[in-house]
Amino acid sequence: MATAGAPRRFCRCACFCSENLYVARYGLHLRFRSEQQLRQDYVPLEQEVERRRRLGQESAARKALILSSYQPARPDIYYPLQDAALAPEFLAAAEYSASPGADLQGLLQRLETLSEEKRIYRVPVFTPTFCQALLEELEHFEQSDMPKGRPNTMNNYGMLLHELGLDEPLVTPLRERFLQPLMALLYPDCGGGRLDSHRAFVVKYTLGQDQELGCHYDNAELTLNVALGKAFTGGALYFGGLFQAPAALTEPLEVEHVMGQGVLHRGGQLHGARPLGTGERCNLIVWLRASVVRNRFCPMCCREPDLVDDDGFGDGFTRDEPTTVDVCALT
Ligand SMILES: O=C(O)CCC(=O)C(=O)O
Ligand SMILES: [Fe+2]
Repeated sequence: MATAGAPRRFCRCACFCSENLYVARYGLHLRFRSEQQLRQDYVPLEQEVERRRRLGQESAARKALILSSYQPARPDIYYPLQDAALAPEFLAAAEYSASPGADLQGLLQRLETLSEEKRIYRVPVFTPTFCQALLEELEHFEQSDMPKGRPNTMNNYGMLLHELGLDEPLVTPLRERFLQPLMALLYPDCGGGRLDSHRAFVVKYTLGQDQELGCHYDNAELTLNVALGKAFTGGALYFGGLFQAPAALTEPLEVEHVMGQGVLHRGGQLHGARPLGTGERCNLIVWLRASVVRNRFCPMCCREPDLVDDDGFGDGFTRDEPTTVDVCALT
């Protein structure tokens, strides 16, 4: 039986007009209470923009200071990369990939396939001795009074290898001589055969510092993630779908770290790191870039890049320098 009472008036919450306002132009949900609040909320954003603008120059200044004043604990890490630092499986896979007639099937026999569908692979990269030496050097650097640039806003305790001067002896040869032939067979469609720059850094997780990493995609065509150590529990990597092609929600792929071993994946593969349980975890991350791919499509804004000159490898984009003509030679 219906009860007769005062008619009810249905309402909405006022937040409908002040919270979660979706601004399609920015792809963001914003809050709007007043113009003053909006300005206040945006101050940190302006500061972040300023910080990003200064990154390249500040990084170059740190690198110069480190080069002139830092005394390494392990100078051997700065010698040109020796095959002895590399795991035999990695050497074999790279040698096979560079040999005439090499094909994907042959290479896959030399790697561990973690997911065929996601095209995620694993292979031992460095010897345990090299991992230990690199960690010893990084620890020494961390304890020094040298200025330190951190990898990005998600990793506050890692280190940028180019600032230590490790690009030339270690990371560039690793990319050019070993990763390039492997990636050319594994990911020819992502610029694997046309890698021409990288951004290499070490991430560090421990209790009281960063302990996990949210789901993200990398500003890279391809990524190598090598577990350097130390002893820890938790901290597994997880992988979802490709960011450009969101798939139906499926169970993510969980990948445990194995010391010295590297995981290879596409930069656009959504991934993150589970919370650390105990101990300390350090991984070397190499974001591999192919300018032929990214010059057409910036993976961060998904548009043709609007190029701004930068220091070092910048973010891996290139612009054709106008060819200079030696006028004297013409006469
Ligand atoms: O924690 C890790 O090993 C992954 C780090 C990572 O994905 C990144 O820094 O881009
Ligand atoms: Fe990542």
